[in-house]
This record gives sequence, C-alpha cells and structure tokens, in this order.
Amino acid sequence: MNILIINSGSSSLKYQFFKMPEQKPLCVGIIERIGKENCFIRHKVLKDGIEKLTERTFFVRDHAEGLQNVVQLLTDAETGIIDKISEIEVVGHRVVHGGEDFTTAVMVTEEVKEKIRSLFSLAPLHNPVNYKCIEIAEKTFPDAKQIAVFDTAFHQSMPEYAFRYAIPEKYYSEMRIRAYGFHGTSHKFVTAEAMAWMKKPDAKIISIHLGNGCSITAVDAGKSLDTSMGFGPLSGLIMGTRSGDIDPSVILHLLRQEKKTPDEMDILLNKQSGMAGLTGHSDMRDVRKLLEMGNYDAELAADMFAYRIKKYIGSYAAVLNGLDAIIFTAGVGENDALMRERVCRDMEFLGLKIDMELNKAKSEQIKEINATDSTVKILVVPTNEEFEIARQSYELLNEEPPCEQIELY
Ligand SMILES: Nc1ncnc2c1ncn2[C@@H]1O[C@H](COP(=O)(O)OP(=O)(O)O)[C@@H](O)[C@H]1O
Ligand SMILES: CC(=O)OP(=O)(O)O
Ligand SMILES: [Mg+2]
Repeated sequence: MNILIINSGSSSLKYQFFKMPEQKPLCVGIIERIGKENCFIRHKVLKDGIEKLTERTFFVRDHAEGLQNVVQLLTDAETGIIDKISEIEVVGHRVVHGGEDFTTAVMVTEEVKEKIRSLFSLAPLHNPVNYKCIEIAEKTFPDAKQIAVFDTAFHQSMPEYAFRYAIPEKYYSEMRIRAYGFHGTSHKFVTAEAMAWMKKPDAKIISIHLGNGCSITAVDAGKSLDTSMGFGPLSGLIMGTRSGDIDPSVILHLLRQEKKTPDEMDILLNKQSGMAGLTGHSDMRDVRKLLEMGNYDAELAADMFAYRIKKYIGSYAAVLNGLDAIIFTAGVGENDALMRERVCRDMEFLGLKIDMELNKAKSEQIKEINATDSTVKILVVPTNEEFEIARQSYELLNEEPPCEQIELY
C-alpha cells in the first residue's frame, strides 16, 4: 500500500511517502518557515537503494501553495517517487483539533469535514490549514482514501478532574468546554519509543514537545494523564508566536481598556506573542543568534521559556507520583542543546542531572543525555508524527497493526 502523509504544523509542512505494511519511508520532506522570506524545502527520496536530496530556498505564501509544490516534486522525473498520481492509494492527514469525537484514526467523510470546520476558531493556526490540505488532496488524488488522525485523540484518556475547567457545569455539558490537549500523535510516538528503549512499559514519563507550538504531557504506562494545552492549542508553555499560560484577567483588561475585538485578541495571543512578542523572532534559531550577541530581550525570553517548562516538570512529577524519564522532542527539543541545558539546570532534587557532553552530541536517533548518577533519564527522542499517522491509517484499513517497526531514517 502506498501512503502519503501530510502534517501541517503552524510554521511548517512535513510529508512522508511510505510503503506499507513494510513501513518503509521512500520520501521524507519538510517545508520550513512557511510565509517567510527564508522559506526552505528539504526533499529526500530513496530510489533503487540510492538517497537523493533536493534542497532549495524559495517562497510559498501558505500551506496550500506548499502542498502544490510537494505534489510537483513527488511526480517530477528527477525528484519524484511516483510516475502517476493514481499510485498514491491513501493520504493520511494530521488534523489538530478533533474535539471529543475522535479517539482513533477515521476515514474522512463529509461529517468528519464538518466537524473539523466547526473547530476552526479553536485551533485557528491549524484546523483551517488541515482542512485546506484535505480539500487539495481530495482533488489531487481523487482515487485515494483520505484518513484523518487527530492531535487530540491521545489525550482522551485524561481523567475528568484534569480536563474540566472550574466554570459553571453547563459550559461543559452544553458546549463541551474542557481541555482537549494537542500534539497527541507526537507525545504518543515518542513515549512509545522511550518505553521500548527503556524496556519499561509501565514507565512514568514527561514528554516535552518544543516546536513552533510547544506542549508538555504526563504519560503513565502509555496513557496521557494531563497536558499543558487545553481547549485550544494556546495554553501552557511559551511558544513561537503563542503566549501559553496567561492570567485571564489580562485578556479581560485588554478587551475593556483597549476595546479590542475577539478577533484582535486572537491575533495578539496566537500570532504576536510568545518568543515573537518578546524578541521579535518566532524561530528559535533567530533567537539563538540574538542570544549569542548578548541581547537582553532574548536572554529574558529564553529564561522565561525554560522556567515555564521547569514549572510543568515539577507539577507533572507530582501528577505521576514518580518519574522515570523526561523526553525532549520536536524542532527546538531535538536541536537546541543550550535550551535543554537551561531547562534541566538546578533540578537535582528531582533526580534530574544532565551530562553536558552527551547533551551536545548530535544524533538522529534516540539518545540519553543524563549523567550516570541521574535517577531520572533525560532522553532526546526524534518525533515522527508522519510515521505514527501511517501506522494508525494502516491499522484502520486493515484492522491490524503493520509488522514490527523497521529502522527509520
Ligand atoms: N538547530 C536548531 N536550533 C534551535 N531551534 C531549532 C533548530 N532547528 C529547528 N529549530 C526550531 O524548531 C522550530 C520548528 O519546530 P517544528 O517541530 O518543525 O515546528 P512545527 O511542527 O510546530 O511547525 C522552529 O521554530 C525552530 O525555532
Ligand atoms: C498543535 C500545534 O501547536 O502544532 P504545531 O506545533 O505543529 O504548530
Ligand atoms: Mg509540529
């Protein structure tokens, strides 16, 4: 079975083409910094045992334009992996918000699309883009089955006392206002990898996903118990352009004082806050350059970013009543050793002690970066949401999981 996976994040579009059930990734690609001047595509194809890499800086306005470029690359004689569009049999889509309705992968139907549309305002940086990609895929690959895998699904195991908000009950019973949690596909994948690596299926793990969007999850024996994002992907950690946790009185004050409209507040909190609001840059690589120049705003923002994560680690260690490992994953978590060090500083009381040298070493695989006398493991686990979506899509169509995991690249 040939399956194309499309993962639209808030700053990127990632895609992979797999042969299933072998789980062989024949093409892996990413478009980064969508909508920005220095937008970049990396497209890697494995053909006849030879790896071929295409990289270029170009400009795409949005994810839809990005996806059209991907389709061209996939079918191009030089860079492609298929001769005909009809060779793609299944398209698996990452969809960020699925509300309470989805706990597993589903076939995309008109009803599912309607549900995704109804959640646009709760995940404004994601659901509209995810929906657009589904529409483009339906037109481009008319014979393929379309499958949706939701970020929210993994967190449906949270207990009610964790997912409810302390507001009048009718807002839950009538309007389903509760915490849903996001990045579930990533948290599920990296914690499963870590449990297998530690040979500990009952491990208590804190999974820290630091991309453009950031979230942290307490996972006990493979089940999500609590997570930092809530009703939408806006609360919790400080992100590229999102504020994370903020006292609601600030929002009320701004609505009253500056007579902001709900849409203006939406833009302020989702697009103009976080690292962008504090330093002028949403991309941690740009913030890192400012840090190297000794910029005060960047130093403060990096301290705030790390401090927020630290607070959640303490709180989730209490939620889990123990801790076997913490995991760093996603763009910042996998690549920014200095940020990992800043987070893990002064955490010895919790049994967390980082090894500076191991932390600096580059690796494409899972790596342990804790000191030998750290009682809690500190792991860097490369996430692979596309792989997890491919597995879940295969399982949906075949009612059984694909064969055992093969080596990824
Ligand atoms: N080498 C690096 N050092 C620091 N940050 C990095 C590095 N590479 C990527 N990043 C960060 O990762 C972020 C993107 O992460 P990613 O998980 O791909 O995001 P998303 O899926 O949310 O679009 C970028 O904003 C960038 O700040
Ligand atoms: C939910 C979310 O924030 O996703 P991403 O980090 O991919 O933007
Ligand atoms: Mg992402």
